[in-house]
Amino acid sequence: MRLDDQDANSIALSLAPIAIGAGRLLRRMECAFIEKRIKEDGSPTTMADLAAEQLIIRLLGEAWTGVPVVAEETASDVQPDQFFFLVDPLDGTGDFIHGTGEYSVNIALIHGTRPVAAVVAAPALARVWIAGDTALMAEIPPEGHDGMEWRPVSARTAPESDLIALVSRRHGDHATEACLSALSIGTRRMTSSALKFCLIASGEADIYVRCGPTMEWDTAAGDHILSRAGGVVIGPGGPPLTYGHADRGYLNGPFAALGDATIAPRLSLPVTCSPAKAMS
Ligand SMILES: Nc1ncnc2c1ncn2[C@@H]1O[C@H](COP(=O)(O)O)[C@@H](OP(=O)(O)O)[C@H]1O
Ligand SMILES: [Mg+2]
Repeated sequence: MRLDDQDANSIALSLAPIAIGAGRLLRRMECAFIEKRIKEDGSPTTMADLAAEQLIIRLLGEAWTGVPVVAEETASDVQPDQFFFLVDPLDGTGDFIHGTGEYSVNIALIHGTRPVAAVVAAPALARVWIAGDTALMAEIPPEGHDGMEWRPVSARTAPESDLIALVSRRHGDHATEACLSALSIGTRRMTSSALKFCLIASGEADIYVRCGPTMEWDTAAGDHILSRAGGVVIGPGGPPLTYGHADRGYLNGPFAALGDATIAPRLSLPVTCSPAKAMS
């Protein structure tokens, strides 16, 4: 398939079964004894991350031959091009290991420096979100059953007070806490992986601030889904995040994901990331 000739919604629909397939593989591996290895950035990786990544790279290669796939476990082997995929085969590896079910498979197609189509699948929660031009959500049917019912999702208007904030279960930092304390947060929910973007896209929460380090494959797909659902994902000073920065090892700066852009002026993000404080 040539990407230039395809519309974004049909690309997103084609990405969904790839992420769901990888998610089913992860579900099967949940019960297996999974040995973890700690990476240089302090986060864990497992055989499941590698198996899901290999499957996704193969399926993307079959569908879109020659389009580079920058994926978490093998990112240094590939250079981004005008079009490229950013893949996190298992976002929330800590949660996969601990069995909370809050992990996701993230795939984003980037054109230039911004995503144009994306999927986030949360296999253990049986939910999947996609976006081309429009953001949609469906329940993942049990294996062997057909029929996905895609429904449009949209972020909600922020309430005057009592915002619902999503915070990382495993990676906190003081700068994020300082940003949140300047807002009238009513509820804080610990949530792992790119699910945070998707829950805001579905109108189930209002804000996710992250001043500790993350990688482009953690955010690109969720960024696109939330942006197409009416929200915004902004860096310090308000510009959208950009992708494909191989020169900085695909590290993101601080960002805020908002269901309602009118919250943005009340936020003060630091210019650089603070060191992550691993919480478990
Ligand atoms: N020191 C660090 N540097 C870069 N990224 C980090 C990091 N610590 C955590 N992360 C990122 O934070 C992600 C988890 O975020 P959350 O806590 O919101 O679930 C991890 O995703 P993976 O689980 O895919 O490795 C990892 O990419
Ligand atoms: Mg990740």
